[in-house]
Amino acid sequence: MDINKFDWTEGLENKAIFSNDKVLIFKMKKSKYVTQNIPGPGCEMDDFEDKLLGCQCLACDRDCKCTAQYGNAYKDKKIDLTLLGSSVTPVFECNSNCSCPSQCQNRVVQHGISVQLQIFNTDNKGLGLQTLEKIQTGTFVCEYAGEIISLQEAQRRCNKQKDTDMNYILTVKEHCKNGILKTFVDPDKLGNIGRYINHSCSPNLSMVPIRVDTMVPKVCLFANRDIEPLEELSFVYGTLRPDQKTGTKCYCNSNGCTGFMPFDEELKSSFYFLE
Ligand SMILES: C[S@@+](CC[C@H](N)C(=O)[O-])C[C@H]1O[C@@H](n2cnc3c(N)ncnc32)[C@H](O)[C@@H]1O
Repeated sequence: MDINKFDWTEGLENKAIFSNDKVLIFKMKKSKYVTQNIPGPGCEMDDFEDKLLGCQCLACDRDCKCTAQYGNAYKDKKIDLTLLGSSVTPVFECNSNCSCPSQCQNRVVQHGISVQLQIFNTDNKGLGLQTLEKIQTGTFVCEYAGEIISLQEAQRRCNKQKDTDMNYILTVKEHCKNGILKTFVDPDKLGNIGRYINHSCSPNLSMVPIRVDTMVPKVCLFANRDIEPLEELSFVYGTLRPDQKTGTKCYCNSNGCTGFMPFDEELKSSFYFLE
């Protein structure tokens, strides 16, 4: 097979994603592409099946039920920069039960990928994802989507990993009234293009959990600054601890590099995200 003609999204996204000519065929993961989160072992099925109520707006304004409680997350389809990276406010987009049209300003991530992306070979982090076009600050790039699994299943999968294996399980921790809500996403075997995004201590993407039709958060990545063509896309895998002296060595090569990848004590893995 000619890898340069291989669409890594299996034709399932708005835009095909190819790799550059340096990516070797054996690097292709045997994973199945999914465009959004799917239920995996141990997940709460009600969270997937219970549909959120919709608004009755023809054009959503200040009285829209979807944004009345927490405010508008978007302006001109770009996310409010204050939500990038440090969001404490949940974001609900208008959904399939809403009366508003698909061009509603409160519908962004549900429309999928709009930027031309490419898989490439990094020097020492395996594969990575880069942009082929300029991306403006606040633009939605892609989700980090995969199987939603329970803590026990995440621990079981992490325990099975060898030290040299790449880890794809992301823990999202959202602070809410009743404590910390944890979501475990594993795109290793069933995942979208987000699985190829590497960690950086000075990233150009920020993660925001966003809900559309159900309470299962979509883990959404937005540009936190203007990004130039061919820049590698990256986000922070977890809280950076400059005093951390062990763990997986970080090769992000940025000025602010702490030397090691973030580490999740609960999973004993080097991948989590605390909001
Ligand atoms: C979600 S995957 C990212 C895509 C991966 N590079 C690939 O080839 O499929 C996470 C893994 O990539 C590698 N990785 C990501 N960021 C890294 C970094 N800054 N330094 C070293 N390794 C990194 C680690 O092996 C990590 O477990």
